[in-house]
Amino acid sequence: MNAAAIEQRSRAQVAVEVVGQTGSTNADLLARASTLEGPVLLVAEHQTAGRGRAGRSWLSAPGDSLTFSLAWKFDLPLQQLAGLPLAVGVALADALSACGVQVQLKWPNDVLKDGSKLAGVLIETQAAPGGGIWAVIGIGMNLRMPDDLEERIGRTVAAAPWLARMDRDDLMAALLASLAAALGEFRQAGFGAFSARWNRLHAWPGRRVSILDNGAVLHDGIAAGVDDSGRLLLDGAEGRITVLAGDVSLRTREH
Ligand SMILES: O=C(O)CCCC[C@@H]1SC[C@@H]2NC(=O)N[C@@H]21
Repeated sequence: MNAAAIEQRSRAQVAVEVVGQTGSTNADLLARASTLEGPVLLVAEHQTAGRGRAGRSWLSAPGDSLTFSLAWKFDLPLQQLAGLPLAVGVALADALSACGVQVQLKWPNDVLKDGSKLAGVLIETQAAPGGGIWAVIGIGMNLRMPDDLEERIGRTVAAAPWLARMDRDDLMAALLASLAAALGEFRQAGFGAFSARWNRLHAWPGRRVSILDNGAVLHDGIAAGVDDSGRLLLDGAEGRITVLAGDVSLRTREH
């Protein structure tokens, strides 16, 4: 992939770097956060130690996926960044839709295609030396399906052959343009500007779900979308609750 082509085609004010191989683009940008002077996109052709949410790893084979991180500085209190992964999901969905691929969003961080995971988002933050917060927004997107990936991670995943046939620099530039626009909007208006769009893209509205923490069920209820802070609304036996954290799982049987 070509950094100059991505930078030019995106028309975003973001410095783009492409490396052949690294451990984790998130780890790399976090390590440099104290010296960054503006937004940076770091794309890796291959990651050897990709990080996922909740201490999980993100596995990808060279050429089968897009792996990249975008460092973006916010002058907002940390709690106002709670909706950021959801706003990023909306930006990815918009860019993919423009590329002819319709996706849905699973709270809080996943992009689904036909019910299986196409992309995941991992946001890690660090205080900026002069004030504010650097958010390192890491995204892994499956383009082609390696034969044994599902077996290795124990669940179904989606790929997008249509995207795999696209010019990679064009695809990366489209994703960067959409992300930069969304992050600018988030910086100005917060997640409230995204909640209606997120709810239209919600994968499981009205479905019975469980909220899991490390596999243990914390709550059960009917998923009712998100509020203006990005919290999941869950209608349970004792009324509506708002969920701040956890993994959402579709309930396949009644208890
Ligand atoms: O679904 C998840 O658990 C989030 C996965 C995020 C993976 C991406 S790949 C690029 C960036 N670098 C990392 O180490 N992780 C993120």
